[in-house]
Amino acid sequence: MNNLEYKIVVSNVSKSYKMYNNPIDKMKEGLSLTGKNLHTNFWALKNVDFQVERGEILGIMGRNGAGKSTLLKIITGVLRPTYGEVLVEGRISSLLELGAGFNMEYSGIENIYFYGMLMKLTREQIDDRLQEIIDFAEIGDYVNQPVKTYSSGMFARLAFSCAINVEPDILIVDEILSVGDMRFQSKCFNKFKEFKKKGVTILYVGHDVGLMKTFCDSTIWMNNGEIEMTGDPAYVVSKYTEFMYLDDISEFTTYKMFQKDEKKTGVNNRELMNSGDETTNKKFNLKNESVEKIEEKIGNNSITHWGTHVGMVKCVMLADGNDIEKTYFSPEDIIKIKVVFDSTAIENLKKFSVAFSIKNKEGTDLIVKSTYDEEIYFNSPKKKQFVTFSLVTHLAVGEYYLVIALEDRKNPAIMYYEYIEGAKYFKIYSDKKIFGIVDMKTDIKIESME
Ligand SMILES: Nc1ncnc2c1ncn2[C@@H]1O[C@H](COP(=O)(O)OP(=O)(O)OP(=O)(O)O)[C@@H](O)[C@H]1O
Repeated sequence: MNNLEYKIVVSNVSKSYKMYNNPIDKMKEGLSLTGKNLHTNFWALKNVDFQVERGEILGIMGRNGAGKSTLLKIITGVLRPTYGEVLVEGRISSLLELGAGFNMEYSGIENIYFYGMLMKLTREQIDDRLQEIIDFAEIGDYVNQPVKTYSSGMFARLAFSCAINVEPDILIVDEILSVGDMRFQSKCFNKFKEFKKKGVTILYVGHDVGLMKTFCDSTIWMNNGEIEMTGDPAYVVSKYTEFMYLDDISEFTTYKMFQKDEKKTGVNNRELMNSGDETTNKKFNLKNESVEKIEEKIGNNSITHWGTHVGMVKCVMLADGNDIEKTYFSPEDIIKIKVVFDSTAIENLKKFSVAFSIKNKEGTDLIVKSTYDEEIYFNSPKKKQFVTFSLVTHLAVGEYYLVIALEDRKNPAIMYYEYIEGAKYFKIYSDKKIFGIVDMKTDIKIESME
């Protein structure tokens, strides 16, 4: 084989992680105290072998834990394989951990230089690209502000813009769809198309089957650390979708079993299954609880949690129409989103807003509401203030998560006192097969003409 045709050659790569029963075993082994191996090996990748041609767009899909990130980390050189070899020719720019190299105290401009230097560009090369990076990110004058003051969208756009404007030979893209709004995403697609024309090799890792089919030249489906299937995207995607669908069905069957059980015993097993929290399945009356008690309920499962006043949010709760805390709903259920916060630090309450967004797994906003846009205003600062949003989502079967934001709406660009991406997670289940994103009530009439 002539490796020069390829930008990436992955030869028989395996990766094992050491697993310990407890941290003390790890320490003992590290210090050779017992002279024994106290770990077991977990093989996250097993004999993975493939090549990526110059200018090829390769999609990699697989469910959580399949080994995609491990593989990409080995390709980018962050991790070393246990066995096997990876050859990479050219400069890799990775969008995997967007903004990971950013310094939160630096301004946008300073971070552009910082990132450019990391990517081994000279100061002059960065000078040449500076305006393009700023323009692409569309963050206006914020480019002179410390990035810690950015909204998550602004931060992602700047990081994204930096990563794609360093003239990579190989671009690693992870779920591009979750960055920015539709317009920004379509700008990114155009950029990728440009890259494709220029012969940049792209690895796209994601779950978006539509994108996989339209954008990629070939697809690898990873399962349990191995390549399950590789080839034409349309074929691999259809096989993968079938596999995932069957997997969902088995989860759905479990749910149905619980449901049957509930009818017999009167015990709500779904709730028990969900939480293990002693308050579950009881009415939780936030008004009667102490701040300390409700603070325990915020948990720390968020995807990101940031803002100028982190800690204002004391509790986020998801409940049904009867105020019973839940994480499973039907499309027609009333869902109550309750947010408890301390507003004593807010000077201008008239411009203060509490907002939520329900996102799907890909991070797409599906339902967004804010008190400010609904013209609901707060009067006086309170140590324990509540907002309850009640809605029927009509969402299709699937997994969703909640974003909660406390916003400052003084300026057109929203600033965030607190932003919790992944404040809660929930599932929608239905007996009915629902295609599409939402299941709206639809009148259907059948008529015939004689
Ligand atoms: N540092 C680590 N130590 C031990 N196990 C690890 C480590 N990193 C990953 N793993 C395990 O290796 C397997 C593959 O993980 P990896 O993150 O590569 O999967 P993935 O396909 O990228 O998943 P996701 O879609 O959730 O990001 C998983 O079972 C994971 O728990």
